[in-house]
Parts: sequence; C-alpha cells; structure tokens
Amino acid sequence: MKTKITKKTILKFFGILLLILVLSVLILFAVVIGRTFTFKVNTELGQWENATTIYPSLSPEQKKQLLENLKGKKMAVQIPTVSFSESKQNTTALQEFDLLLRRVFPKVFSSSLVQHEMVGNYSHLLTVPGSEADLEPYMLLAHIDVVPADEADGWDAPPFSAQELNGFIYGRGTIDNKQSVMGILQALEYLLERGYTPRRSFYIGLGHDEEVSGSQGAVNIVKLLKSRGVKLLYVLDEGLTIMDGVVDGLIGPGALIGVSEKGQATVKLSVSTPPGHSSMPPRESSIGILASAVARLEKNRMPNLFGHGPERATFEHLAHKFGWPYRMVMSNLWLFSSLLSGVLEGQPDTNAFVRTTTAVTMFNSGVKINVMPAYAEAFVNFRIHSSQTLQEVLKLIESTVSDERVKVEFVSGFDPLPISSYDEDTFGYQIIKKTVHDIFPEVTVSPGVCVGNTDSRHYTELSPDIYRFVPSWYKPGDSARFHGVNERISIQNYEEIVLFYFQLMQNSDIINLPGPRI
Ligand SMILES: CCCCCCCC/C=C\CCCCCCCC(=O)NCC(=O)O
Ligand SMILES: [Zn+2]
Ligand SMILES: [Zn+2]
Repeated sequence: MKTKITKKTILKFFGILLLILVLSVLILFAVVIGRTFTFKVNTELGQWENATTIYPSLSPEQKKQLLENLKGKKMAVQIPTVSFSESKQNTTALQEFDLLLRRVFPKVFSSSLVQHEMVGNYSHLLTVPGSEADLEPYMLLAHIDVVPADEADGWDAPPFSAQELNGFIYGRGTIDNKQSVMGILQALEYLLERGYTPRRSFYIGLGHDEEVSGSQGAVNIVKLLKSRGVKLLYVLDEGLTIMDGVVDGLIGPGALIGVSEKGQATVKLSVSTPPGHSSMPPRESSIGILASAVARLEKNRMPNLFGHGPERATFEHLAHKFGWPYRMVMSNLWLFSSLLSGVLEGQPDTNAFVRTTTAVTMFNSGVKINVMPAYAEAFVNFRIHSSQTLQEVLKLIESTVSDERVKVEFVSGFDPLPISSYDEDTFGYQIIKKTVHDIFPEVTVSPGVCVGNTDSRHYTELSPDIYRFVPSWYKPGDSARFHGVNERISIQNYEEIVLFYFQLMQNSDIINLPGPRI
C-alpha cells in the first residue's frame, strides 16, 4: 500500500525533526556546561555503629499514659500557656505547666543523673551528663508557650479542650509546640525507667516565650550555657515536618529538615491628615492613603528567588522520588527552575519557600463614623528569603511605598539565619536523618528552609549546626492549622514523636559517622 504524502505528514515530519534538534541542542548544552541529567546528592552511608541498646517501642500502658499526659484534665494541652505579647503572658498557666512537668515526669525531675534549672522564671534547662565527657554535647529545644486561640474563629472543638475527634487531639499547641515539649521529656522518662545512661552529654531547653521573641527564655539559656563555655555538636528545634501529599508529583512522604530559617522585618506604616467633618471630606483620607500603600506592597510581591537559597537543595534531594515528568524537572533545575518556581508560588505554603513574603497583620484607624481620622497605622510582617538581607528588603519596601505622606518606620527584624551543613560528614544532620529512617522507613529526607522562626535562632554562637524539624505529619490543609484553627495531632503521630526522640537520644551516642557506602 502506498503512503500518501499529505500536508499533515510533512508538518508531522518537520515537527519531529524540530523536537530532535531541540533535544540535541539541550543535551549538548548540558554536556558543554558540565552538567548531567541527574544530581548525585543522596550519598548512602555505610554500616552504622549500633547505639540502640533499648528498642524503641511502647507498651499499651505507656501509650495510655503518654496520651493522658498530653490531653488529660489539666494536662499539657489544657493549660493555656498563651503569649499575647512580650509584656503579656499567662504566667499562672506557665507556673501550672511547670508543676505538671514535675508531676508527670518523676524520673526526669528526681534522677540524680539529670540536673534541672529554671531560667527567666518559666523556662527550663535540663542537663544530662554522658559517661564520656570528651564527646561534644548536643541540645534539644522546644517551647511551652502558644499563640492565642479563639473558639469563635471556627474550631471544631474548644482550643484548650484537648478533645479527641476521629483519632486526633484538637488543641492549641498540639503541633506548635507542646508535642515536642512533652515528646522529649516523655522519651527521656521512658529511657531513664529502662536504666539508660547516655554516652554523650545533652541538654534540653524548653522556652516559655518563643512566640514573642524568646528574649527571656532562649536568650537567657544561651547566656548561661555560654558562661559555662558550652559548645554544641548540634541543636534540634521545632520547625519543618514530614510532608505527605502536598507537593505534586512527589511519590511518598518527605521529611524536610530545616537547615536554616528565614529572616524577618516588621515595619509600621502611618499616615497623619487633619481631622474634620465627614460631610466635607478631602479627596483622600488617611485610611485611603494608607490602604493604597499597603495594597501596593501586597500587589508588588518581593521577587521570586527560587534556586538562590537552600530550597534548591530540597528539590535536588527529593528529585529521585518524583514521578515522570516531574523527575526530569527536579533533576535539571539549571534548565527548569523558572518553570518550577512559577508552580511553587501558586500556594501560600510553597510560595513561602521561594520569596520574601509580605503579610499585613495589623491595621488601626478611626474614632467615630462622622469624624475624618487624623491618623492611620498598619503593621506589615515580612519573612526574608535566604538570599536577601534585611537592608535589601527595607530598601524595596521604601521604593514600593514611595509616597511622602506615608511614614515607614522599622519596628524589628533580622537577617536570614546561617545555613547549617547537611553533607555526609555532618553529625547532627546525619543522626537526625538516620533517626527519621529508623522510625519512618518509608520517608525520604531532605534539607529545607524553615519558613517560621524558632528559639534556635538565638543559639548560633553555641553551634554552627542548627536544625529545625519535628516528625509531625503535614498533609493538604494543614498549613492553616499553624497559628490558625483546628490545630491537631493524631494519637498515632504523637506516639511516633515520642519514639523519634527516644531513638534520637540513643543514636546521638554514636561516636563516628560511617563513611560513604562503597
Ligand atoms: C517543598 C515545599 C513543601 C512545602 C511544605 C511546607 C511545610 C511547612 C511545614 C511547617 C511549617 C511550620 C513552621 C513551624 C515553625 C513555626 C514556629 C513559629 O510559629 N514561630 C514564630 C514565628 O515564626 O512567628
Ligand atoms: Zn513554635
Ligand atoms: Zn508558633
């Protein structure tokens, strides 16, 4: 049979030819600039020394007890340890929380092995000396205070009720960050019960004012440790989580270990205009002028900087867990980074990875419906991408507002935090990674940038290796639970968190990391 040469077949032929040509040019380009089509970032380590002398498991009685300590009457979640501002905290609740810890963790607080100190009135510092004094110590951090919560905002259960609904405990602090406070101490309690004595010394720091800067808790704990000449091998604080189903194309769950955290800038914008009768208003009110300035900031987002910070490494490490065609994109960010960054900026949680974010958080003005307001003010909170500085962001804010009638005042801020190492020779990162694999064998581990700030930012003088991670499961819809409504943790996840710290304490007794697998 004869093949008919139609216009369509000719076009098809040239189309294929063009595709082959484009692909050849791309491959040539890759070879020329020395890139390959895959990244080798997940070097497997060889045989680990076995430090697990006590197998991480929980008896039915322990499961009942750890849950009661978290959610029971007047237990962790039910105590409203709210930080409203640096000068306004619920100190009665903080005192009650202190008594709770002493009551439910009797071994921790009575063991001759553990030294306990109160710092800044309500924060706790625990020191657990190891049997080998020459091993550098590490430190685990968490915080007791929580942000305010109002049931009227739409909670399915009252925010300090710790009510159980479908296997989840609902309550403020269940993921930020009482699960870590209770998880760390519960793990230590069970290890002590089973006769554990560490080889490597460690510290536990529980801050009481993390949500309002950490200036009394973390800052004073750091001062105390510095005065004692302490240097830390690594620090692990709250932060990123195990993502499950939140990134398109990623097969299976991925644990992101925060190797840095974003910086911050808070500015106050204000406008003053003469007051007067609302029946004879000027063309623009102080509220209108301010609203336009704030709208300009929201509309003109800070630049998309995907690829310029450690978020690039996140995708390089996860690349092998993406299905086709995502894998080709993730493995070749030198070519596809603008495509990926465009997708990431579409959702609030992934957008936070790619740029300095702009959040208008407070807006005040007006005294009466028929009086022109003499004054309007707004507060805008920026979270600074790893590749920008505070100064650069402040300049961009000025140029975007660009209205002499709007006063821009710097309230507070700091640069993004240094990037901790995450290579094969980095003890802290590798021990955390190993512990994730021990407890969650199906999870892929990758470095990430923590989009929120933590107490650990005060610890930079004590250690270069600071990580932000809690093995809480983070699924679609969960971003709205942080500082939002229906904060919750599943019972199973809380048990996993206890086991994670239980195993981490033992794994940290390892002396040397194995070399790469040959
Ligand atoms: C590859 C992109 C995946 C996106 C998934 C986003 C994962 C985000 C997970 C958790 C974010 C929660 C941050 C927790 C730390 C918050 C601590 C805090 O509230 N500090 C106070 C403050 O920042 O104001
Ligand atoms: Zn927190
Ligand atoms: Zn928080």
